[in-house]
Amino acid sequence: MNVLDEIVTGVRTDLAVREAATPLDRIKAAAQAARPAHDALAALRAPGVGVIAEVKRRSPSKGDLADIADPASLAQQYAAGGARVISVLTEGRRFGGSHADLAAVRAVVDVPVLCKDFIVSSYQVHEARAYGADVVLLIVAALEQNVLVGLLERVESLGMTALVEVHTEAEADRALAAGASVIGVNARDLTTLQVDRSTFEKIAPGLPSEVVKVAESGVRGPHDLISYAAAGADAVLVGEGLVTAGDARQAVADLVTAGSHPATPRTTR
Ligand SMILES: O=P(O)(O)OC[C@@H](O)[C@@H](O)c1c[nH]c2ccccc12
Repeated sequence: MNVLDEIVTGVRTDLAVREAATPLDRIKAAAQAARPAHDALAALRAPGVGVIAEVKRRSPSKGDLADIADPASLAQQYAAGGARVISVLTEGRRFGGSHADLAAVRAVVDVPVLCKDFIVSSYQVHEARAYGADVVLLIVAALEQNVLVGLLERVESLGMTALVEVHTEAEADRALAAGASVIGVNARDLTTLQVDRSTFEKIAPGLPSEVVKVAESGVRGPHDLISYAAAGADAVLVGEGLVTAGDARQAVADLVTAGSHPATPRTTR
C-alpha cells in the first residue's frame, strides 16, 4: 500500500465512526444552517498571485512541523498578511488536524476557508460545510472518476468551490473532464511524498486559461512563488514555509508582495 492508500484507509475508518454517531441527515441540516459560503472562486480570480496559507501541524514526510497552540491566531496573522484563502488541514492521524481547528479558524477570519482533507464521501463535504468551509480539496488520485464527478457536483450544490488536486497530466485530464474550475497541481507525489517543483510547469500549460491554477507544495519563500507564477500559477498553497516562519504575518506579506509585483510574468500573459 502506498502512503496515499494508507492515509485514505485511516480516513475511512474514522469516517465510519462519525457516520455511526451522527446520521447524514443531521450533518446535512448543520450544513444548511451554516452561514453561506464565501465566493472563493472570485477571490482566487482577483489580480496578482493569490496566497493560500495553510494551518499545518504535522506531515507524513516531515513529522511535527510546528506546535500550533492557537490555530485561530495563526489564521488571523495569515489574513493580516494578505492571504487570499486560508487552508486548514483537518486530517487527524497523519497531519494532526481536526474539524475543531477548521471551526476555530472560520470563527475569526473573513476570507474563504479551505477544508484540506482526504474526501472520499459526500458525508465529508456536508461536514466541511457544517464547520464553515467554503472550499474543499478533492484529490483525483484518491477517487474513481464517477465519485469525483459526484463529489464535485455536491460541493457546487452547497455553494462551495472545489480545489481539484492533480499530480500527472492524466489526472489533470480527469479533473477537466469532471468539470473542475480550480485545479491544484501538487508538486508532492502523495504516493511517494517526493517533491518535484517542475511538476507544475509540466502540467499547467495544458490547462485552459479559464481554469484557476494553484501551485501546491514546496514554496519556501518569494523566490518559489515567482517561479511558479512564471509558469502560470494564479495562486500558491503554502504550509510548511509559513508554519515554520518566525513571523507568519510577515512571511505571508512577503509572498503577497512578490505575487503582486508588476514584473511577475502572469500579468503579461
Ligand atoms: O507544506 P508545503 O510543502 O508548503 O505544502 C502545502 C500543501 O501543498 C500540502 O500540505 C498538501 C497539498 N495537497 C495535500 C493533500 C493532502 C495533505 C496535504 C497536502
